[in-house]
Amino acid sequence: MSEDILQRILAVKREEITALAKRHSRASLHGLADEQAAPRGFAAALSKKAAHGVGVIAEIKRASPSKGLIRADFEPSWLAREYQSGGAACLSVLTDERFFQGATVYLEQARGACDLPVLRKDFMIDELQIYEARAIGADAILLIAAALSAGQMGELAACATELGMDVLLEIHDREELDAVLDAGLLGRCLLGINNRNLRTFGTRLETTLELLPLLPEATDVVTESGIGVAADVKRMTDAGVRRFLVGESLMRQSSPAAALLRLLA
Ligand SMILES: O=P(O)(O)OC[C@@H](O)[C@@H](O)c1c[nH]c2ccccc12
Repeated sequence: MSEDILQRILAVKREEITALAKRHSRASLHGLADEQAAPRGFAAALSKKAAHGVGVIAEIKRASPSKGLIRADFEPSWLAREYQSGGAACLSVLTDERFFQGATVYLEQARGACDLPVLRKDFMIDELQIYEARAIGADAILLIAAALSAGQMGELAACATELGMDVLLEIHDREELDAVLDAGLLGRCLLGINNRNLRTFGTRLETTLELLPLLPEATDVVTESGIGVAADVKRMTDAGVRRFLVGESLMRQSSPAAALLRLLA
């Protein structure tokens, strides 16, 4: 994602939030969020798998701005069951429509088809989106440091936590790490390190490996993007990283369950 595309996405998000605010008041969305059954415990499920090996957040992603359509035959409930039987700890579902061909209903379908906790993967910049996430059943949300000030990250993380959701806070460089550390957010969130370069779209697993020594000990790191084969997983576990977010390499296989089992072998 180039900086420009991130800015374009955020402009669309602002329009979507305006439209969302016309459909629902803050109080009514909060009410819908409160009506949901309790969240499934995203970070706990991930840690449980990581304690015995490797915890994978398997992603349901139909398309992306850099790759276009990733999977034509796309059925979120089937994919969720595949991922669960392949040993995923949690799911991530893209809900952005314009750039990733996602939908909120895909999250509802995926979550309804399995027992796994589900992260809403979207570009969250407003509390309304966080209420909406809980109202559709999300157990966790993503916050992207490149899209937010430290103050916004703190406010949105607090809002999610208050609703019982876990937060995956994503960084991709040292400046963003410093912002997250300065804001005192590390103890309260999972830390995602995105291996994708926002300018070139390329992925480099060294992004995670290079940032690791700068983290406080015992940080729960999730390495994100560009994990394709078992050797990538091995490289990360050798460095002490036991949590993974994997999308494209699983979505491209006819059996995502078999692909996940191979990745974990
Ligand atoms: O498909 P990959 O390379 O396995 O990556 C998954 C995930 O990390 C990626 O989809 C992602 C990471 N951060 C994001 C932020 C927005 C949209 C998408 C993403």
